[in-house]
Amino acid sequence: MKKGSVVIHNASEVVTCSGYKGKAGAQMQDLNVLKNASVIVEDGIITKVTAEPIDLEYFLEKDFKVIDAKGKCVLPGFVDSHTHFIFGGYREEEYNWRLNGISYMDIMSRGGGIINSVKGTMATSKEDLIQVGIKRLNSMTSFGVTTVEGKSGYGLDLDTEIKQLEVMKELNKLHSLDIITTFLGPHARPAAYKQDPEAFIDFMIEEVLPVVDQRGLAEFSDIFCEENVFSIEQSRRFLNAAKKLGFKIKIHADEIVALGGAELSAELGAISADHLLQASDLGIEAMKNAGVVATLLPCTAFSLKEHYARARYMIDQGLIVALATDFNPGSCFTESIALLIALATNQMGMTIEETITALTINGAAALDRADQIGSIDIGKKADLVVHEFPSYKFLPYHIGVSTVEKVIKNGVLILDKENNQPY
Ligand SMILES: N=CN[C@@H](CCC(=O)O)C(=O)O
Ligand SMILES: [Zn+2]
Repeated sequence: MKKGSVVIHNASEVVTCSGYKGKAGAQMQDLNVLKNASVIVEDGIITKVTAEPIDLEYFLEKDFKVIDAKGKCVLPGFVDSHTHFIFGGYREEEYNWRLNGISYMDIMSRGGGIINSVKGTMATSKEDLIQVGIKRLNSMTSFGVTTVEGKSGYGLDLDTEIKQLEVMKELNKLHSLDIITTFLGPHARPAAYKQDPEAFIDFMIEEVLPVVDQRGLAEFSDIFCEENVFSIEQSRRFLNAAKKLGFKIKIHADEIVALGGAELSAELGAISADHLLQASDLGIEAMKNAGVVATLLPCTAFSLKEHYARARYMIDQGLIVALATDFNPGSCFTESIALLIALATNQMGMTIEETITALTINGAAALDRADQIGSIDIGKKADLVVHEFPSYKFLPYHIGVSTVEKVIKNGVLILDKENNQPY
C-alpha cells in the first residue's frame, strides 16, 4: 500500500469548508458541500475533490488505499485551537465546589485553581506527562481532531514551563496529531510574586521568553489578561516583548471581567483573542477591523456556569469566529467536540454550518494555518474524517455523541472504529 495515498469515494457528502483563509461573518454559513463525491490524496496531500465519477481501477492498480464512504459524510479534521492538555494532577474537588456555587475566581483567590495544577505538573515527570499526553491525544482523535494547540502555563518557573513545552514537542514526534505550542508563562501569579506582578512579568520577559525563543519551543505567546491576574498594561508589556522576539500573539481576554482584552488584541495585531465572554461592543468592532480571530470556548462557559460568549452578535458583526475546547484540568476538563457542537448549536445560536466552519478553517486561521489545513482543498494536508452518517446535519442531532468513524491524518488512516484500528 502506498503510504499517504488514499481515495475516499462514494461519499454521500464531502463537506469541503473550502478556503485558504479564515471566514468572516456570513461567509461562515458556506460549507461548499459536494454530493456523491470523492477525495483523492497523494503522498499526504489532497490532489482532487470531485463529484464526477472516478476510475477506481486506476487507483487500485497504483496501490492507493481505497475507502468506500457510501452513506457517510467526509469533513476536514477538526482543529482544536485552544487547549491546556499537558498537566499533572486533577482538580475534581474544585469542580464540585463550583457546582455548589463557589466561583472560579473565588477558588483562585483562596489559593486553589491554576496554582494547584502548577504543583501537580511540577511533581510529574516528563515521561509520565508524555504517557498521559498520548492518552489525551488519542481521545481527541476519537472526536475527529487532527491538529491541536497546547499551552504551557502550569509551571510559572523556567524549568517547568520548559518541561511542558518539551513534552509537547516530543509528543508532536511520537503521535500522529500535529501539536502547535503556545508559551503561556504569565498564566497566574505564583506565591513568590503574589504582591508584585510587575516583577513576575519582568522575570518572564527577561529569563523565560528568551529561552523559549532560542530553543524554538513555541510559535505563539499568550497571557491570562484578567482582573487580579494580569492587567492590560502588564499584558501589553509582555506581549510586546514576545512580539519583538517574533512570537505570534494570543490572549486570554475578557473572560470574567470586561477589562479591554479584546481591544488590546486588536491593538497588538494578535492572531486570536480567546474566551471573550465579557467583550465590549467596541472591542468586538476593533477585533473585526484588525482581523483578529475570536476563539470562543463554550465548554468552559458551561463548566463555569457562566453565560456564553456572544457568538451570534460577533458573527453578525462580521468577525472570524473559531470554536475550541479549552481542555484543561480546572475550568474545563473536557476534550469533547461532541459536547462543544451541542452547546454551540443549541445554546449559542450558531448554525451547524457556522459551527463546522469555526472548528475547521477558522480554527486553522486561529493557528495561522488556514493555507495548509482546515478544509478539503487541493494542495492542503489530507486531514480527513469520515463520519458515520450521510450528512453533516447529524453532528448536532446525535446530541453529545461522537459521529467519527475513520480519521485520516496526512493521508494515513490512523483511526478506524469500524475495523477496530487504533491510532
Ligand atoms: N482562564 C485561564 N486559563 C484557563 C484555565 C486554566 C485552569 O483553570 O487550569 C482557561 O483558559 O480556561
Ligand atoms: Zn485557556
